Amino acid sequence: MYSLNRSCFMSNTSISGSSSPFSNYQRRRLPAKVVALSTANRDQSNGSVLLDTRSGTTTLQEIRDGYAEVVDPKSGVVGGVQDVYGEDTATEDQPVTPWAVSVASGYSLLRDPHHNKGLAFNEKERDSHYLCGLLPPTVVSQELQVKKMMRNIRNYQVPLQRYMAMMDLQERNQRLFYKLLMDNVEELLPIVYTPTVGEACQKYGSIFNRPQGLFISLKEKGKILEVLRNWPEKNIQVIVVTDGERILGLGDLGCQGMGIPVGKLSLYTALGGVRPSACLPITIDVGTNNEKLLNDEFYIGLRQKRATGQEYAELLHEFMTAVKQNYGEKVLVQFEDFANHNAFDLLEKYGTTHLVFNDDIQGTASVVLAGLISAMKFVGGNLADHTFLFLGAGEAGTGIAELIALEISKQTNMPVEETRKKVWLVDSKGLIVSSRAESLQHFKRPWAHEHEPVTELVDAVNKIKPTVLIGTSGQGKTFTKEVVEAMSALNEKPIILALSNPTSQSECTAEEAYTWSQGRAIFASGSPFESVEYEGKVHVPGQSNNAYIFPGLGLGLIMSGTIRVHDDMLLVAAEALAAEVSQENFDKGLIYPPFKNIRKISAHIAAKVAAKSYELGLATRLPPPKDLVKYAESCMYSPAYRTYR
Ligand SMILES: O=C([O-])CC(=O)C(=O)O
Ligand SMILES: [Mg+2]
Repeated sequence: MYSLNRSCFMSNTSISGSSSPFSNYQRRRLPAKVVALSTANRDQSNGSVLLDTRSGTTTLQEIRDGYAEVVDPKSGVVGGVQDVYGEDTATEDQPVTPWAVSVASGYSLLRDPHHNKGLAFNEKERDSHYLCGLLPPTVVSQELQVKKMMRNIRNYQVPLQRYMAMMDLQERNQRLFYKLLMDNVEELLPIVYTPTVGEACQKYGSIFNRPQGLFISLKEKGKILEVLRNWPEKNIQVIVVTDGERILGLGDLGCQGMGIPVGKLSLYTALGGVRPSACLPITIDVGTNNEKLLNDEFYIGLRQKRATGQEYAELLHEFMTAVKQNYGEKVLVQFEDFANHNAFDLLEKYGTTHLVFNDDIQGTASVVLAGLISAMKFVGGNLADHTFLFLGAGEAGTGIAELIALEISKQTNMPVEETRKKVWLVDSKGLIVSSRAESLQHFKRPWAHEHEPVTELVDAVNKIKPTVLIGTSGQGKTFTKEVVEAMSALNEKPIILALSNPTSQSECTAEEAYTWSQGRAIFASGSPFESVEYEGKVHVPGQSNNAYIFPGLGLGLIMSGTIRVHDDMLLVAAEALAAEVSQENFDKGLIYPPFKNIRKISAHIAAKVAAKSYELGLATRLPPPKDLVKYAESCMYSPAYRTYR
């Protein structure tokens, strides 16, 4: 068999701005995505290279970001380094694949979710793309399609059915899916995201009909790079990866955690404007310790106990190495819903070599800090004047605690070792205090302050006298009436955040928080709650969910070509989000802006993150755009249909 020298090929065709080997050639917009390559010989580099044989001559096209670099064979650039697949140098006994560019048309166009428009194909398109007869006569607008889909979705009473309808739509007509989600974000977020996505993961094996994302299991050890290359898109900008061990507050769902990366990346596009083709959901399957799933005949993952220790670390290392090798330095990897021990280790291990962030530690921290900054409007003073108590000392708890301490340190110039003393955490064994230091996991140790041991949360509230109570325990119903009443006895306006997801794991409901505090609580939760009327006044709870942060943060990193995440970016993201809360929102008691303005909010977050990255010298896309907000907006994917020639 004729074999290619891949590494030679990759170094000669990698493209980066003006250093592209093709930069002297004509640059033009491609008419459509024209990628239909033989799987065997598909290009494995960042750009796809196609052979265009339409005119009988051979033309090399390099596609990147929708632009093509055309090499005119008349200029003599054939063979040699540009003879990418060896067609010109191959001899008779070296078989090559006869490639041709193909444009999706007819039946396959209708089944291609990236290009399908359903009944919205106009007469001319139906004519020129061999669609006549494949569609009924009527031609409708995208708006009418949205109206119809929303009506159909609302007809389903069960949230999981709505979820399945949305996933079907995503697989059938991607632009319509995003249009629907963006136009109805407040209604559909609880479907494609928490809480329904949690139930979807629990039942993933039963509702599964078409695979989404990339599954990398222990079986793929030693060939992860090849698996990455099986994914049809080459220019990946964001990966959300989970190993399914701690899916929301639902625990170990193994391979069925895939719903989470898929959902998060839908939000990257809908809320942050990152192109869907640049997003890659990945689940790493190292087994599961969930007996129920192991015994479930419909379970889709490896039927074995979780690999741990060296076996786990090696697989993850191979993955991280392959990601960088395949997609380069600037691909963003978002760690999602890993169990505590792995989450902290992975972040520490890869934080200095890769563009990574952990959504549960850092994204959640940033969104909560934003809520607290805006809550100061109601309670007065600065963060430094407050005392914070957490129930739950895992990723979210310690992540938020640290960002609060950093922000106070920034505001007051006090060392962070001092500002940490304003923050207390309770875990399953009670208040974290110095006498427990020896036996604590490393991420809890900075919070082991001097205090006598306290076992119960309510006693900790009475002793520590917090002004802010934050639930990150993954345990529902733990903010009991007694606890909320204790907070309300201590504070005129107790700030109570019940962050665990999905709704079933929320530390208390909105109704409980408002009722037990006699309408005085400033409340937000990780999963959404309806408004509550208490003694004639309507209270609108905010949703303190990292979905406010990661889409804008990711966009800011991508658009500036950032190579590492820095804590200061999370601080500016929080400040940018807090700055988006309007007087009108405050008047309703909200500490977060409504999700309906999320794209504008994401653009502001992205701009601040990018600005910080330029300031820190971590951005590589130079020179920086003058107006970063406008630039962020101009980078955003639009789900409007395109007209096909
Ligand atoms: O997914 C969500 O809604 C928020 C989150 O990261 C989690 O709970 O793990
Ligand atoms: Mg998460």
